[in-house]
Amino acid sequence: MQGWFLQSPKLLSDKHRDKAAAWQLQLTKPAGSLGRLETLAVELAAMQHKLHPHVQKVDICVFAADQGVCAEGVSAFPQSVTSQMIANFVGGGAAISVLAKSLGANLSVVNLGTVFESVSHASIFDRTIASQSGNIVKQPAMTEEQLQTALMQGKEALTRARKSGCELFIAGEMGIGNTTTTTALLVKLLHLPVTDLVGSGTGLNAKGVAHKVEVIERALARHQQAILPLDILRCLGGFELAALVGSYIAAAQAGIPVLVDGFICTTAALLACRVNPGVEAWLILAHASAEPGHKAAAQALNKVPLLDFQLRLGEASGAALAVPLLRLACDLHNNMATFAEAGVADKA
Ligand SMILES: O=C(O)c1ccc[n+]([C@@H]2O[C@H](COP(=O)([O-])O)[C@@H](O)[C@H]2O)c1
Ligand SMILES: Cc1cc2nc[nH]c2cc1C
Repeated sequence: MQGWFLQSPKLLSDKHRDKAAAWQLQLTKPAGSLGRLETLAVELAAMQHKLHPHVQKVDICVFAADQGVCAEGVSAFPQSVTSQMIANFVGGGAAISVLAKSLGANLSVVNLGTVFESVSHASIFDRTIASQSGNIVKQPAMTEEQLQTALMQGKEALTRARKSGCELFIAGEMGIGNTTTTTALLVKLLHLPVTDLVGSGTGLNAKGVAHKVEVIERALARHQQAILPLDILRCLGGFELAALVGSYIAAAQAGIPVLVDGFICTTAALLACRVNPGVEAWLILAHASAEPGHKAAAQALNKVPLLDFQLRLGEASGAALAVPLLRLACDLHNNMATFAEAGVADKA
């Protein structure tokens, strides 16, 4: 029996892509003059199997988990911030809380396991797998069972989003230490040197980054035998990374467009595509993270991010920032007058 994550994603509609592209040519502007706003609307039409796409109903789900590798001192912030930020997300004070409210988007958090006490709230789904993932320099991040559970939590988040009529799905993550796990994972996927991909995460100084490189090298040496994408994820990832992967695959299978956030999310998206290549067509990269490895991950996906605002926050903030662009692309596509309607002369 194949795992659910290997089932084919929904196909985009070539018919609606062609119709939407032809519609764009009728709107009162020189062909192509709205640049990527045009191609975005056309791709959304193909994804939604509609001539007139909409992304009003946006669902944002932040997957949170603690990382065992924090014991190696790889972050500028204490591990307790993971659970404290979970409370802040639902309390309304985090960047993503403000952005989601402003966008009228639904925001939920899935707690996959933190070392510190976490609050309970209607928008927090407590799905604790363990208090933290395994320390990747000493052991695999997850057991096979934990990996399957985390992947499934991603799928379940998507099922909830779908029930509320979601037209655009955004996943985010929160996990102190997860730029270390993500960098290790990306090195394995891309076969690039650690020093090309590593960054300061939440704000390490040069000494801290040098130590982080050493920790990542040790983790890579420990997990040399991991070759297949899901094995790399199990050995070097974390619960939130696995849930991200599961959610992206499930979104593609359900035919829901995905706006991908920064470094961690883009690496998870790349992994989802390595597991199930049809996922790629459903992904829109929202922004270029300031974390150096993001560029390589985006290039490996052969995608150009919409924005470059030097963000390096995570928690879905960069993806939320790009929602107005998608909405405006749809508005223009759906509401501009045609040359015939406006009595404007078309190209000679
Ligand atoms: O997504 C990004 O581009 C990004 C870049 C740097 C840091 N982060 C966030 O910062 C945390 C991980 O950073 P660190 O330094 O603790 O590994 C984690 O909660 C991420 O959401 C996120
Ligand atoms: C405060 C803080 C907020 C975050 N949000 C996502 N990652 C984060 C890391 C820190 C340290």
